[in-house]
Amino acid sequence: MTTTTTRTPLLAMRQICKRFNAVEALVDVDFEVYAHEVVALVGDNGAGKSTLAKVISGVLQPDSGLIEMEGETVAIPSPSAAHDLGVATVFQDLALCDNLDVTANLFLGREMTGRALLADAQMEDAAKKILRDLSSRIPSVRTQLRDLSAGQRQSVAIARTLIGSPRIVVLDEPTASLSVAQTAEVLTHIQGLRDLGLGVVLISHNMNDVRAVSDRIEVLRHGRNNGSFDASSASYEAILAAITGATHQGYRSVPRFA
Ligand SMILES: Nc1ncnc2c1ncn2[C@@H]1O[C@H](COP(=O)(O)OP(=O)(O)OP(=O)(O)O)[C@@H](O)[C@H]1O
Repeated sequence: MTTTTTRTPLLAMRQICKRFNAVEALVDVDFEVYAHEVVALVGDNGAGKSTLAKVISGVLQPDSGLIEMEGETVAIPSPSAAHDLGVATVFQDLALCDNLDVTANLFLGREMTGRALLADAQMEDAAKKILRDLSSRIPSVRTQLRDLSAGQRQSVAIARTLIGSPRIVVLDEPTASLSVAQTAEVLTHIQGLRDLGLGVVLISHNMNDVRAVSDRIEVLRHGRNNGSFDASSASYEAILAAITGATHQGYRSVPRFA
């Protein structure tokens, strides 16, 4: 059966430009994310991936361009504005506290109020549910962060995005420097986010990871769109050629829902 429904993207970025003095970090970049979709953002060093992620997360302001969420034009002037709009980001530093347990890290800065003990029990229950939803194998929500592996810390950082019911999760190199087993667990979490109905932006240099979990692959090169691929059908060579500049595809949106 052919799907004829046209869906509105959760996030649509149109003609985004960002310059740092002489460096054109983003030039007329278009980028879309739908619900229930993992979009990989790939490109060589300096391609503009982190800059685009920072614009989505309100850390940087674009010089020009338009951002829409579910069809409405929005401004994302700060990280807290991004949070209010339902955008959660995990940067590479993870921003977790070693001396706190998993539950406390999940709720850091967003602790439940009310009678302390009651709130504590509620947070623990909520933490367990979130980890269960993501199929996490972290043994206990009362484990201190310092006792977790790098992969488990990444799991906590991803789980933390679910506090506050986001619509879009941006992950910046979530599998960098993880073992094969830890990477597999993080990729499962990414699929878990998609299964929960979220739109996921995955920044990664690892083409195996990208092809394992992404629905769509968007290539940036020298700050410009340089290819848009359906992850299930695109060849590794074609993606690599777009990344390295062996081909210039220009922007071609993959018609997933049309
Ligand atoms: N704060 C900044 N000040 C000046 N130039 C910057 C700044 N942030 C990024 N740039 C420049 O903008 C360009 C894009 O950088 P960006 O970090 O977005 O690329 P990237 O694709 O994420 O690269 P990498 O994979 O190496 O992290 C690069 O030329 C970079 O040097």
